[in-house]
Amino acid sequence: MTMPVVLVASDVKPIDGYQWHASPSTYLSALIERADVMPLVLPSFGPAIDLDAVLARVDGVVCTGSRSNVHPELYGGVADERSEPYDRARDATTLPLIRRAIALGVPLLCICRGMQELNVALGGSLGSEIQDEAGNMDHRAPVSEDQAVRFSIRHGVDVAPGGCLGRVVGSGQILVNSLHRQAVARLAEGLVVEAVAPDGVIEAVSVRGAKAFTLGVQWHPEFWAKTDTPSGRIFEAFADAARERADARG
Ligand SMILES: N[C@@H](CCC(=O)NCCCC(=O)O)C(=O)O
Repeated sequence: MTMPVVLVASDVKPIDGYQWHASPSTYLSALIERADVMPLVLPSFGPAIDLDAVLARVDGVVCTGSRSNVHPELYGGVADERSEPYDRARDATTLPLIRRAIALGVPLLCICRGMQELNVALGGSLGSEIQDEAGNMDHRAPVSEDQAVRFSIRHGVDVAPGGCLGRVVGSGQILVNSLHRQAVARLAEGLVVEAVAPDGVIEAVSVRGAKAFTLGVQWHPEFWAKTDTPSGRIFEAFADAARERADARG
């Protein structure tokens, strides 16, 4: 059986005076080394991309995390410095990509910003600087130059029994890292809450009646995918769905 191929969303950012379409190596190595699938970074060219042509040739889609935020105009919000920085090229690519992948039954794993994109793509909204809201924990990354510290396990999440995530990692509590300032505000129609943090922040969602594995998580399973059991199982479940599609595509 050939190795399944999965699309990975890209950020557009200036490096060395050029605009790069790039994805962090942590997602790519988790896909190759833990999930045994081949990542293919999709440049964020928005409407120039023939989504059906691309999705017909791949076995899954991963929307990664990013320090940038979904532009508030896309969920009826108002752009201000609290929701910056933006990456409109990425928004213009991932939101239609997510909708089309769901429609076509392409396995979809959305991580952090990716989960926020999933919620916005289906009509939901986001809140910014959630740590400033009364009763909320601080979900931002610890300040450190050491990525292992920034991605360190920070809090528990309660996994809903019997749901998409519960079938993968088991119900009850799992421990996760946390590197976000935004979170789901209005949950999109058709999304199911799969896990919540102790302060009630939505930490994982799935799509009701999805044709294929479709999961959004607010934390970063890619960082510890090779050593943390729940993280690894999430990538395994996504890879199993991608392999099933690869077999069916022949
Ligand atoms: N920007 C959004 C999404 C958060 C996210 O994807 N974090 C990953 C970035 C990892 C890092 O900080 O290096 C938000 O802030 O909610």
